[in-house]
Amino acid sequence: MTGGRPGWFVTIDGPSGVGKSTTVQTLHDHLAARGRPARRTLEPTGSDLGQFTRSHANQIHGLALACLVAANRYEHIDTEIEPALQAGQLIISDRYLPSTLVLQQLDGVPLDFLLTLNRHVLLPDLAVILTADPSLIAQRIATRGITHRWHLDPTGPSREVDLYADAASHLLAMGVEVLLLDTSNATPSDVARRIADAIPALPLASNASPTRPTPPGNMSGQPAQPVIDTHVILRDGDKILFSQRGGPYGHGRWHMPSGKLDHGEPLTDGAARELLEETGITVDPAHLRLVHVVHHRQNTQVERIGFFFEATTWEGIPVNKEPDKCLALEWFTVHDLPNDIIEYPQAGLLGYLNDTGTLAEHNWK
Ligand SMILES: Nc1ncnc2c1ncn2[C@@H]1O[C@H](COP(=O)(O)OP(=O)(O)OP(=O)(O)O)[C@@H](O)[C@H]1O
Ligand SMILES: Cc1cn([C@H]2C[C@H](O)[C@@H](COP(=O)(O)O)O2)c(=O)[nH]c1=O
Repeated sequence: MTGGRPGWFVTIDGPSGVGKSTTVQTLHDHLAARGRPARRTLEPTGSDLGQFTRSHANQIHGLALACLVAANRYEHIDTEIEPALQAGQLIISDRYLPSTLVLQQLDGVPLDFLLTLNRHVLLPDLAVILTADPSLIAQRIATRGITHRWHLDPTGPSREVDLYADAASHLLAMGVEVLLLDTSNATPSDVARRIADAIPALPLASNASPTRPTPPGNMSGQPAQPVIDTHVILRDGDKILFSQRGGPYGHGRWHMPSGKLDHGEPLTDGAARELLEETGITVDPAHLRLVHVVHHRQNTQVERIGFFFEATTWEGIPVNKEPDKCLALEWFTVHDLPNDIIEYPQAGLLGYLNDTGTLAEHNWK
């Protein structure tokens, strides 16, 4: 069971013509032979909206196609994916969010719009991204035949290969487990075996006992494996330093300097390190005061524990040291905070400012 849902959700994406449909079919058969039946699905789906989207994807472009595909995805989640997961099934989707991050970007749609549009989609337990040498992909398309406009551009395979590698990074940043598989020298059976090996041997509905006890609430009965984050509330009188995110998660929104704790690292050292890496500000770990803790449920698979430290004694002038990840660093007074603070760090900040105790449990209801 994954974080609170009994089934398992696998998505298969990759450049047009790389072998997604072949892989899904082979994986399905392979799993069945291992006694682990899976349910296949695809995007666009077979619903009226999905069929309309598929049959018009050559004529409709850009933002309009991005919206159609996203609407069909939300419908897909509501009508098929979520019910299958709740029923404890293993569900495998031929195309999902990564296809949007690639094809709609090729269509000129900005990444931040796509991430916002798809902000509420259910994240997979395992996102498989197939890739291959672009010249081999072109050969596979030539052998199989052209079926839509994405196959027409001779530079398409190499552009898609690069964009899918970026999509894999975005998914990883969202906390999704990603399997990037180079199929250049692998048969469909090899590929299917590699994916099947990455799917944990869970009791799935079709072979699970109907009387299997269900743990209460969201509990999985498995030990939690939270990501540990440190956040630094850097104070200059009544001002606090904020950072505007540039990456895919929370793009354009504000939070305090923060980051994941490294293995073997004390919390205050991790917080001081992240502050230095992101802003150039030096703080003695001994001068970091723990002011709040947030246990945050990011999605059904990822939970995080964030430790919020206040720093009132520090050295340096804030400089944006990670311009690829951060759009801006800015001071805001506590009386005029930024409007768009990411909810999870906001829970820690408000807990600290409003003195509401030391712990917030965020996004669990
Ligand atoms: N691992 C592989 N090795 C060699 N050829 C493959 C492999 N996987 C698929 N193929 C071949 O590549 C061609 C394209 O495969 P397929 O139709 O599954 O791709 P697709 O990614 O689903 O395509 P599209 O993006 O157009 O939907 C087919 O002829 C298929 O037999
Ligand atoms: C999921 C998804 C699909 N599309 C478009 C791309 C193609 O025109 C069809 C999919 O057809 P295929 O047989 O699976 O290759 O839908 C898209 O533009 N964006 C998406 O996210």
